[in-house]
Amino acid sequence: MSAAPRGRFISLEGIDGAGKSSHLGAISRWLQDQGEDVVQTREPGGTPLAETLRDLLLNREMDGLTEALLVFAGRRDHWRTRIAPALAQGRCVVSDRFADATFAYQGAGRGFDWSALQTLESWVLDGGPGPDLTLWFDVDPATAARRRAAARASDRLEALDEAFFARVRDGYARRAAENPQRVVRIDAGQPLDGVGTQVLQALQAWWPGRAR
Ligand SMILES: Nc1ncnc2c1ncn2[C@@H]1O[C@H](COP(=O)(O)OP(=O)(O)O)[C@@H](O)[C@H]1O
Ligand SMILES: Cc1cn([C@H]2C[C@H](O)[C@@H](COP(=O)(O)OP(=O)(O)O)O2)c(=O)[nH]c1=O
Repeated sequence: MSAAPRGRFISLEGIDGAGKSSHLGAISRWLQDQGEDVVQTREPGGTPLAETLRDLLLNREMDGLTEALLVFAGRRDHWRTRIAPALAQGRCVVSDRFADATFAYQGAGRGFDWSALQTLESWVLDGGPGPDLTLWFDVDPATAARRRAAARASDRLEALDEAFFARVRDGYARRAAENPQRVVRIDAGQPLDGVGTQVLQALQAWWPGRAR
């Protein structure tokens, strides 16, 4: 009996308040409509251990290096015990954030060394590929701040100023430029339905081209 073909891995990225979580359910439903068995998850978190580390990250003061090591520790557990086994079974994984967030927040935002993050990323993923497709919800920091203020109280990272989120946005732009075949930019400054249309178009454009 031959092994199941590797499943597909999709990540959603963007600064806090960009609107990515609002589209998670529709993305999973679209994949299910294509006949996929979908695992929906998130980072930081996704496993009991990584959720414990998430709680520390969001609520305790620490420097950028400590943040990077914590999120990669959580990602290692998430990758090894949940994502990689699901992909090996041919399931489709959709994660609200993945490694690009570390480059954007701890790299560009906090100033932690980009190439050191690339080394950590390679170790944590056993040198293998990460997401097949990343939808980058790109919006200006002022719009994202207004959305966050209307929606919820801020956690430790969300309370950082607009200059921080401008650097994080630049970090996502750098990752997109470095990975043009994987990262699709969504104009998340549009109204909700316009963003939803772009998301579906991006999925449709990518889907038939995937080699299994
Ligand atoms: N395109 C949009 N236009 C206006 N408000 C939006 C849009 N997308 C999301 N929102 C609202 O902004 C807030 C943050 O959205 P959310 O999806 O939680 O963002 P994220 O997951 O990127 O932090 C929510 O109240 C949501 O309803
Ligand atoms: C995955 C990841 C997230 N983060 C930050 C981004 C967010 O501010 C925070 C929590 O992410 P998230 O769960 O997306 O926040 P929310 O649901 O409140 O929008 O963690 C990092 O700093 N580094 C990382 O590697």
